[in-house]
Amino acid sequence: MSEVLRLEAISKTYGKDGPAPVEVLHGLELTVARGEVVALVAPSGAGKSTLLHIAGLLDTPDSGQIVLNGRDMTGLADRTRTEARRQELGFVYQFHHLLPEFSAAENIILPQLANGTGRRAAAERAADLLDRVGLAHRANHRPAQLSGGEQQRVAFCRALANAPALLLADEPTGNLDPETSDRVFEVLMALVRDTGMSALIATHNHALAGRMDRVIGLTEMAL
Ligand SMILES: Nc1ncnc2c1ncn2[C@@H]1O[C@H](COP(=O)(O)OP(=O)(O)OP(=O)(O)O)[C@@H](O)[C@H]1O
Repeated sequence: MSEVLRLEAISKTYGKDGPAPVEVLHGLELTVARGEVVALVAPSGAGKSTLLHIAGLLDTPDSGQIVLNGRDMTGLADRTRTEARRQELGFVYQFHHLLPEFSAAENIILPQLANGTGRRAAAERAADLLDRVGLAHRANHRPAQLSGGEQQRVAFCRALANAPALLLADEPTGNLDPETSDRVFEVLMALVRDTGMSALIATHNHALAGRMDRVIGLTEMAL
């Protein structure tokens, strides 16, 4: 099975040159195979967000390599990283971060237009994704008109809008009550499976983590 993501010997210390450095990652190794859904479970403060930011090309490690879809991303120019982020990665956070002045459908269409997709194809994909998460009938509603679980389902669609190779998610159902979290998580898993994509999902929820292909803890990944 080929790899979508390989992190090699990643180290990261915040405030390295200051009086109080915080070493978060030390020689971290991680791979995500094509089509694999990996749960990242670790205590608060262990470095899950740091790892997702590095894997998501939003932050750079002090040392180590990030190989995305077979391409070494280490040391590339910002513009190239931004392009790779837009084309190959999808992001979901604890809070939806949808644009409040746009409808659910428009929130899914806009990233596609930014990526060069034509308006009609983008609208068709948005409609298809909303249908998959059971929100076809809410396409024209703005985020404030939707419940928390519905907003998060739209955010999943937006993350998948450009058919990325890898979804990175940080506590994707963390702000929902336990019952809604369970249901919305099922929707996310079905969406990921149906589209055959890979995912790296950080969660504190061991029950949710157990439903993924592989569960890893941060300490297991350190050398
Ligand atoms: N910019 C920064 N400067 C200094 N320390 C930082 C910075 N960002 C994060 N840290 C520290 O790095 C450690 C890891 O943070 P990170 O946010 O990656 O943890 P986490 O596992 O995602 O935690 P949580 O589950 O609580 O969100 C923490 O101790 C945090 O205080």
